[in-house]
Amino acid sequence: MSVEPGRFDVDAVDAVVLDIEGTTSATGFVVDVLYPYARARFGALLAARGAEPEVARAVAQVRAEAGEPDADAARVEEILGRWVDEDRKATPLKTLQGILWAEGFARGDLVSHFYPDVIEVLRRWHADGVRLYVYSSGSVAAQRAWFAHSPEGDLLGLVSGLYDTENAGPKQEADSYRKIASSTGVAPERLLFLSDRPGELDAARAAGWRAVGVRRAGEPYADADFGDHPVVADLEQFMTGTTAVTSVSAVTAADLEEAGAVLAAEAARFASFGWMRGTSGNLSLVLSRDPLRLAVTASGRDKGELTSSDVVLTDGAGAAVGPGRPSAEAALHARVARLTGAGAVVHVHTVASVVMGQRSPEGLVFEGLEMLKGLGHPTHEVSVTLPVIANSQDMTVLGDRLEAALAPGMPAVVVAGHGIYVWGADAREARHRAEVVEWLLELELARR
Ligand SMILES: CSC[C@@H](O)[C@@H](O)C(=O)COP(=O)(O)O
Ligand SMILES: [Zn+2]
Repeated sequence: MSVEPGRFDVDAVDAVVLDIEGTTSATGFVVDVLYPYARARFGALLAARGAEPEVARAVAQVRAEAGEPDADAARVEEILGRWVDEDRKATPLKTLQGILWAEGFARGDLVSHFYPDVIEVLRRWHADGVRLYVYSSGSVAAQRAWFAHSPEGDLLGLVSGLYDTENAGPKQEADSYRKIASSTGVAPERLLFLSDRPGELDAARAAGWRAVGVRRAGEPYADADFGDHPVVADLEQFMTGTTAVTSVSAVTAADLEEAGAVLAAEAARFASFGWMRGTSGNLSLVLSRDPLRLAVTASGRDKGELTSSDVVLTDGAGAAVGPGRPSAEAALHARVARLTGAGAVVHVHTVASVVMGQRSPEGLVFEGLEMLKGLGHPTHEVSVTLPVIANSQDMTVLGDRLEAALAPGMPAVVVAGHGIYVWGADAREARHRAEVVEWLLELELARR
């Protein structure tokens, strides 16, 4: 029996193996919080504890990998810093970071990050007798600290084993998955691997495992091509098979009407904000992923007065596959859903987006703002760019511009002189993000 999003059958697998960065947790947390934390402490670690066996072994590995057998502590620190900048997945770098992070977590300096859907699902799988393992490029020490110091306390009791590139091998090689299977004693076909990286899914499948991609909006691999791997937007989908993304289900008239009701309510709210004056703006929800089907608001309607039937079913190119005329911008909604894995797209004509798009055609940079956490960033100490693209009446041209402009950590694009596109996993998330992005634009407008 296959394991498909929305149809997770605990009888089909004995164990789930989890990637961390981009899958259970925000990559941004690692890059923005953990990397700088360790980097600031490499020097002190090498100076004070270079003789400890684990540190000494890692230092020897750094020298070997860098081809500099005589590198002193200062030079090793420099090499480590460069590898951090390059995001190089070097084993000794991971080991030393792991040591520092474990201590940071133990001291309470650090608390790990999990996406809001994850911990509850892991608890339910564990309660159902599904064994859970971790396979991450972060060291085993870092993984242990990560699970022991979660926002909901110590989760290590849920996990039966931890694997990294040292005890299992590289994540894109099938042999690593064979090694893990034999170490767990679980038959390959009863192991399910979850990751945000298609190359890792390929390797797991080559070893006979089941593999499902996790495509989270805003993550570095959100636009990746997952080939024929099943894909979910969050782990909750294994439990509920939400209407936002299912892999096989045919869309019924009732599904479309239900989506129409959601979109009408969202549009009424946006109209009340003054963001959908007259007939401006349009909204969509993904109803099925394979084949891609969207519910898109009907074209030319008063967006403050939509009803549940003012919605049109479209294909993955935004063309109608049922009665009615979809939004003139339906193709762009479909393109955003394909590119980002989003389950909902919001397009509104706000005054701030029109003005700021015209004033800043090169894009807008936001940093140091608590509000950025509303876009999924774990801290205000990030710098994110809101891209601006030129308007066009040709949706292919506009789609190409949007694709080229997509920026990490920013689920939105401004169309100069026109409005803004914002997306999220579902209608509520897309709305929250639209409110945050609009707030950022209004802030910028007030500043200038
Ligand atoms: C004042 S409506 C402008 C439209 O051309 C368009 O930009 C828009 O947002 C609404 O178009 P619609 O086809 O109703 O979805
Ligand atoms: Zn528009």
